[in-house]
Amino acid sequence: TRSTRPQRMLKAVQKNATKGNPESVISAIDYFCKHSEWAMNVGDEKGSILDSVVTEVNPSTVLELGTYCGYSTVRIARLLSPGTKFITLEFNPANVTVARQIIAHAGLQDKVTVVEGSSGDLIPQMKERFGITTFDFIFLDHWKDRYLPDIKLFEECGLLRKGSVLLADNVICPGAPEYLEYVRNSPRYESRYYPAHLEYTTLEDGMEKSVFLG
Ligand SMILES: Cc1cc(C(=O)N2CCN(C)CC2)sc1-c1cc(O)c2nc[nH]c(=O)c2c1
Ligand SMILES: [Mg+2]
Repeated sequence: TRSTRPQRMLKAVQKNATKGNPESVISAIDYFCKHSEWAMNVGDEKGSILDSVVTEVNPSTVLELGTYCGYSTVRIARLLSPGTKFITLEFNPANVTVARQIIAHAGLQDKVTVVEGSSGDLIPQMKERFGITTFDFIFLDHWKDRYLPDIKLFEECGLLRKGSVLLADNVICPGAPEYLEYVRNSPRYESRYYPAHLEYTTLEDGMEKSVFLG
C-alpha cells in the first residue's frame, strides 16, 4: 500500500542526513519540504525563533505538544544542556513511530521521551509519571483548538512557575484566536508576538511567546 508523507520524510532523512548529526537531519527535512512535499514542520524561519527562545530560556524541564515527525523535537533537543528533562507528546501512533526514528537518526534519542497520547489525558499525569514539578519551557504545536484548554490545564495542575515560558506555533495560520485573546489579556502572562510565515510558504504566520507571572 502507498506510503505516508511522514514515511517518505523519514526515508529522505535516512538517505540524505548523516547519522548523529542533528543539523543534517534538520536540513534534510527542510529540503524535502521545499523541493518534494510540503509538511507541517515548524520549518527554518520559525525554527530559528524557536532556537533563540530555547537558548535564552536554557530550560531544565521542557514539554513539547505535537511531535509530528520530530523536526522541532530535534531542533530543541540539540540545544539542551545535559540532564535536561525533555518530554514530547504525540496523539498519532504512526507519527510516534516515524518521529522516534528521525530523532534516533539525529542521535538525540537519549535526550527526549516521546509519549503517545492526547495532551488532555497526559498533562495531568506529568508529575506522577515523569517526576515533573514545573516546566521551564513549553512548545505548543499540536492542534489549535487544544491551545486554550491545555494552558488552563497547566495552571490547574500547577505545572507552571513564575517565569515559565510558553511558545505557541501557528497563532495566525491555521490560527488560535481564543488562545491569543487569553494570553494577551490575562494579567498572569506577559505575551509577545513574533511575526513570520507559514513554514515553507509566503503566507503570514507567527509565534506567541508568553511568560507566566505566577
Ligand atoms: C495542515 C496545515 C495546512 C496549512 C495551510 O494553510 N496550507 C496552505 C498552504 N499549503 C502550501 C500548505 C497547507 S497550515 C497547516 C498546519 C501547520 C502547522 O504548523 C501545524 N502545526 C501543528 N498542528 C497543525 O495541525 C498544523 C497545521
Ligand atoms: Mg506548527
